[in-house]
Amino acid sequence: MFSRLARPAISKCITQRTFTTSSKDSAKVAVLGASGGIGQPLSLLLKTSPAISQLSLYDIAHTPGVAADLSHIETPAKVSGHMGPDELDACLEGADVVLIPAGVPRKPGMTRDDLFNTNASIVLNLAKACARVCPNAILGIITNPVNSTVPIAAEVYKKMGVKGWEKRLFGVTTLDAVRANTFIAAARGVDVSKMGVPVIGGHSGVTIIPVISQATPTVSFPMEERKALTERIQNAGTEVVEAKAGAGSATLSMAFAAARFADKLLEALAGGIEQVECAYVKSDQTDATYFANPILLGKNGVEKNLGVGQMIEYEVGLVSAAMDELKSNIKKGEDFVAKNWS
Ligand SMILES: NC(=O)C1=CN([C@@H]2O[C@H](COP(=O)(O)OP(=O)(O)OC[C@H]3O[C@@H](n4cnc5c(N)ncnc54)[C@H](O)[C@@H]3O)[C@@H](O)[C@H]2O)C=CC1
Ligand SMILES: O=C([O-])CC(=O)C(=O)O
Repeated sequence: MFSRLARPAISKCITQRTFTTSSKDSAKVAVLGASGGIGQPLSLLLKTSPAISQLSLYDIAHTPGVAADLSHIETPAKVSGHMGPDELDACLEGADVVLIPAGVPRKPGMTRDDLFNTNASIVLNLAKACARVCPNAILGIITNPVNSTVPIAAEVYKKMGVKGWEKRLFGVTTLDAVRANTFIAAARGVDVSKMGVPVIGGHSGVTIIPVISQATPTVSFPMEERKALTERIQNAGTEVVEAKAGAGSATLSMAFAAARFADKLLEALAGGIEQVECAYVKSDQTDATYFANPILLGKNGVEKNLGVGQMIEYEVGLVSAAMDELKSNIKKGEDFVAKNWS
């Protein structure tokens, strides 16, 4: 069902933000949905990145205030705020990287798929603008349901004739790896800054598959504990939604995760040290046409898909159990664009 590629250990699919890119390689990064629960702390973290010379913030509300506030921080990135559809193109012009956390979050009792009706059209419209204004930018989609919103953006890019989008379109699943590193390091008393656990599949419930057998450093668990940890990682988003009790979903940990993803991407785009991160991309690794696993990032985005690697029988079973949901989420996104294209 899936290919088992030999690949390097992903010990740096891990925790810390790294800054090694020189300022001459500075990039323009746009955040769409910049005034939101994720957008604001993410923009703050990006403002601290020496790899960014221009930080361009778009939302349908509040961006002038967010941009004014961030612009007083004594770091080099120049901040601009853009509010409402008339200002979207100006936000995107010349962008090297576009991060999209625009859209509604879950409330208790909802699944990520319950967000589809609202968020699908938001992503469709924003992807259209990206395809028109900055077709060569790297697109990182945070908006849920990621399993479907990434295929939506892909269909838009196909319809608009953008070439090579497969290397530049990412569903940001970094938070799953961040959580896996945190929980597993704590369970084994390992220094979390050295922990690296790949998380593959998709970004909802059973499609989130931590591959604990590939963790570096190696950790071992009795099967019951392995299952409990796996389920905690799969349900970690819901854990936050319930704790926030109606006030939204993960924002701060997501901002950290997206900033780390952006740091690695910018380092790779600048031709710096090779970077590996798990992300949800167009894929031929399994029967699902989009799949998350470790990706080697390079100057053009996806340098090499590092595949799912060797798994134990329990993890192979998790991949099998995820397939129906993942494939149906992908089809739902593709069908949405087919039905709503104009
Ligand atoms: N990929 C992941 O791991 C995660 C994804 N998420 C998802 O991220 C999304 C955002 O979450 P939050 O920031 O907590 O929500 P939020 O409601 O706090 O912020 C969303 C922002 O999007 C803006 N927005 C709405 N429509 C827009 C449009 N057409 N164009 C531009 N901006 C628009 C809103 O004005 C708001 O500022 C949700 O869909 C959530 O489920 C959340 C956590 C983790
Ligand atoms: O659970 C949610 O709705 C938000 C999310 O994707 C996460 O925290 O992983």
